[in-house]
Formats: sequence, C-alpha cells, structure tokens
Amino acid sequence: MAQPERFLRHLKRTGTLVPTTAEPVARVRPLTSATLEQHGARLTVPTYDRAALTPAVVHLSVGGFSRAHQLIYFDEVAQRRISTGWGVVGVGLRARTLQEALAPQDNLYTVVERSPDGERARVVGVLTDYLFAPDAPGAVLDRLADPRTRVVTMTITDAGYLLDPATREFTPDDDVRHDLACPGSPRTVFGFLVEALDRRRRAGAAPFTVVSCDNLHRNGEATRAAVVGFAALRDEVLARWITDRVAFPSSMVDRITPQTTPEERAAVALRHRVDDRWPVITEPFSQWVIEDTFCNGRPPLDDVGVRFVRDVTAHELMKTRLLNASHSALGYLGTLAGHERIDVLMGDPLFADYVTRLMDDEVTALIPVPEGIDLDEYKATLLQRFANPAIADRLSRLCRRGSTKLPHHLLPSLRQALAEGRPHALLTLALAGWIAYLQRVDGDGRPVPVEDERGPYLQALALAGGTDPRPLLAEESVFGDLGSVPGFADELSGVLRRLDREGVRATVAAAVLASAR
Ligand SMILES: NC(=O)c1ccc[n+]([C@@H]2O[C@H](COP(=O)([O-])OP(=O)(O)OC[C@H]3O[C@@H](n4cnc5c(N)ncnc54)[C@H](O)[C@@H]3O)[C@@H](O)[C@H]2O)c1
Ligand SMILES: O=P(O)(O)OC[C@@H](O)[C@@H](O)[C@H](O)[C@H](O)CO
Repeated sequence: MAQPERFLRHLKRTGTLVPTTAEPVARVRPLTSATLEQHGARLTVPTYDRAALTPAVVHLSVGGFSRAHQLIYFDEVAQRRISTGWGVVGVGLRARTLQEALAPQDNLYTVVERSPDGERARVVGVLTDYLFAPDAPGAVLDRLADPRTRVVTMTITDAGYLLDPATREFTPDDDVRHDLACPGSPRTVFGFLVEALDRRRRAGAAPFTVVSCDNLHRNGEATRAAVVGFAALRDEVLARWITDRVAFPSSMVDRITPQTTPEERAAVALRHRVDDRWPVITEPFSQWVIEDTFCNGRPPLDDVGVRFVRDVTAHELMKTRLLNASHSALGYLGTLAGHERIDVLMGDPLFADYVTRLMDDEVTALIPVPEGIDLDEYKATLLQRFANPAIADRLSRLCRRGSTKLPHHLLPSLRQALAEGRPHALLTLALAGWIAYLQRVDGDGRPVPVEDERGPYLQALALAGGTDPRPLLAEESVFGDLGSVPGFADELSGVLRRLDREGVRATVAAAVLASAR
C-alpha cells in the first residue's frame, strides 16, 4: 500500500507528473460530478442526467464484479438514451470500505477494460445512491419497499445462500435468527428481501423481481429456496404469496474481474488522470443471459447485449463447468506449482495442455450445447481470456471458497463422468489439487490459512487423512455421495500419493500424457 499511496499523494500535491516529453501533462483530478466534464476529454463519462434516473433497481452486495458487469449494462441503457427508468441503488451488507470510497465521488467510479492490445476506461454514473445496510437498515427497507423498485439484483457469493448442498433446504444461521426476531433491522439479504416483500404485500403493491448474479447452479431457484425458506420461518401466508407472485429468473453471468490492487489504482490515476478511490479492472468480454420471467416489468437490457431465454441451464452449465471448474483446477494446481497469476500459468505449456484436455477430453461430453453457441470457439476464447496478461488475475482469487464452489462447478462433472463410465482422471487430479492445497502447512506445521468459511475444519480433515482422502470425502455437505462411489476413494488416493511422491508438475504431466493416448 505504501508506495502507491505515496505516489498518489504526490500526484495530488503537484497536480501533475514530471513531464517526460515537451507535451503538457494533464492534471490528475478527483472523480466527482463537478469534474466529470473535464474527465470527458479523455474517458467515456455519463452524458445523461443522473438526477433524472428512476431508482428502479436495487443491487444487494455491491462488489467488483457487479460494478464491472450488471451496472455497466444498466449504465448503457441510460447512456444510449434507451430509458431513464433504470437507475441503480447499491447496498453494502458487510464492509464499509466501498461506501467510504464512493461517497466523496458522488457514487461515480471508473471501469477499465484491459486486453493485451490496450485498454479503455469509462466512468459509470448509473449508481445513483449507495446505502451501507448496517448503518441504515431502515433506509434499505424503505428503498426495497418503494413501489418504484422493480428489480433486485444481487451478488452475495455462493456461500451466502445458506442452502444445504444436498437438499437445497434453507439452513438458518445466527444472523437469520436475529432477522426473524428483529424484522425491522435485518442483517441478511433474506431478512431485507422478506421484510420488504411483506411491506409491499400489505400495501397491495406489486413485488419486485429478484435476479441472482452469483455463480451457482440454477441461481434463481436457489434464491427462491432461500427467500421462501426464510419467509416460511416467519409466516406461511407470506411464504405462499412470495412463491406465487415473485419471479426469480436464473441467470448466467460472466466477466472475469480481478480484485483491484492499490498499484492498479495508482496506474489508473497515472494513465487516465483520474483519482478514483476504487476503480475496477476487468476484461473486454462480458456475457449475461437471463430467464425471461420478470414479475414487475423487464428492463430493456436486450437492447444492450443481454440475452433473454426461456431456460438458462445450458448456458449456465457451459460457463460454470468449463470456465469456473477450470479456474478452480488451475488455481489449486498452479498454486501448488508455485505460480501466482493465471496468465503466467497459461504461458506454461504443461498447464495450458492440462486445462485444454480437461475441457476437451472430460467436461465437453458432459454438458449440453446452448443454442447458437460453437463450443470449440467458446473454449478457445476461454483459453485466451485466462491468458490475458493485462488483467493479471491472481490464483488466490480463484482458490477462495473451494468448499462452496467445487460442489457447483467441478464435483457434478466428476460424479457424472463416474456414473457414465467416462474419462475423469483430469477432474480427479483437480480435486486432488484442492486436497493438497488444503494440506499445505507453514514452517511450524500449522495449516496455511485459506479463504473459505469452512477452511480450518476441512484442512483438519484433509491433514488427518494424508494421502487417504476418506476422512474428507465423508463430509457429505461438500462431496455428497462421491465417497461411496466404488473405487473412487482408491483412485483419488493414488493421485494424492503421486502428488506427494513426485510433485505437482510430474503428476500433471503424467495425467496429460495418459489423457492424450
Ligand atoms: N469477479 C468475477 O470475475 C465474477 C464473475 C462472475 C460472477 N462473480 C460472482 O460475483 C460474486 C461476487 O464476486 P466479486 O468478484 O464481486 O467479489 P467481491 O469480493 O468484490 O464482492 C463480494 C461481495 O459480497 C459480499 N458478501 C460476501 N458474503 C456475503 C453474504 N453472506 N451476504 C451478503 N453479502 C456477502 C461482500 O461483502 C462483498 O461486497 C461471487 O459470487 C462471484 O462468484 C464474480
Ligand atoms: O468469484 P468466485 O470466487 O466465485 O470465483 C472465482 C472465479 O472463478 C470467478 O470469479 C470468475 O472469474 C467468473 O465467474 C468469470 O465470470
């Protein structure tokens, strides 16, 4: 943090960089409504009247991804003068940091699209307000209950849905119990949604549509299960009203968006002359496919590249089983091999071959092909996207929350391949990679911390088993019945022994070679 912060202070103090040519260098200016016009000389900035936007969308849990994806689509609707009816109000539920960054800049922020050929930046204006829920639960409820709110989008991570992975039943935690006891000051997304829907029902107002933008299987159904599950603990009549009246379209979302580092913040200031407290760096690719089942008006997102379909499942399976599963496999195996960035890893022919074969030889046969998609082209694009050096996506980001991601993206392919007697050695190796990742210890023999709510528990099981995965596989909340598939534990144990004996490169090389035969 120290270096870029010092650099930014220098930029602010002097207003310029030391010029390296005779050209005058533009000032680095803060990002606010007042400076927009000046930024407009070098960046795309909102040219519409932000104050005229109707706040019809509430986004719950604004993070890097929603700022690079959903908000960009709504920004396009306003920027292209398609409609002023779809302004977005953001809500933060956990950390105050984003509010602190956005408030001084009138909720404006910069999105930088980077490809190997260059980059372009735009300032997003569609976020007209941002509420930090722990400080203002009443204001968030008022906003959600306001009849002008017609769509709620959300990115709360797969772990946030509180669903039992096997039964998809809602499993209340302490915060949910709090929300049931204090409905007027909720802490969880479900407490907010259910209380607001109840207020709308009592007022005779229409409900809003809830669009999950998290990477989990049938995310609309998952959201419905969680919201109705929560409501049923409160009031059966309300739960029935939600079931009958609220639409929860499933969606497939895609845009690789790394976490912004302080160095990148400084780089954005330097290149685009904009002092944004929290810009977002992303790739040029973006895709959003949503089921066409809105209950209170559908935003004109089809005019800005969103595809509406009857059933999103094929798109979702293609994306999560190819992109997200490959991300996890590369994350764990690459980390074990000592890499830190996926683009660098993809420059290593061994890992590029591994992920190509994983997709071509094992996963492709297991997934339906969505209408209008050329799967070979799609996979070729994925390889290019993974290798994009300009976004420098870190493996640590890909490794987080394995206990909730693998059950959605990787284990279903493995289970299906086993059931159908199809090749699965490379999928098994990816799972072994996760187990070996969990087993890493520091110089004092303590498990290396992992970013996963269930990390310490799963690390203890992985370490207890060593090269025998049975103690971990017995954890049905993650693995379902995988541990009881005849022969599978022995097969996985064989891979763990090889990893232990020969190391990750030799194990990956042997698996790739065997797959090629
Ligand atoms: N970054 C990407 O490339 C990308 C692409 C597609 C989908 N997604 C999905 O978007 C989601 C967010 O990713 P991100 O990259 O923006 O991460 P992020 O870390 O920038 O933001 C995550 C947000 O979720 C909040 N959150 C975490 N747990 C929560 C919970 N239990 N309840 C409510 N809020 C919670 C955090 O406070 C934060 O605001 C993830 O589910 C991810 O799979 C990300
Ligand atoms: O954000 P996570 O932790 O769920 O997953 C990490 C990445 O696989 C994911 O964010 C992808 O970059 C994204 O799904 C691409 O659209």
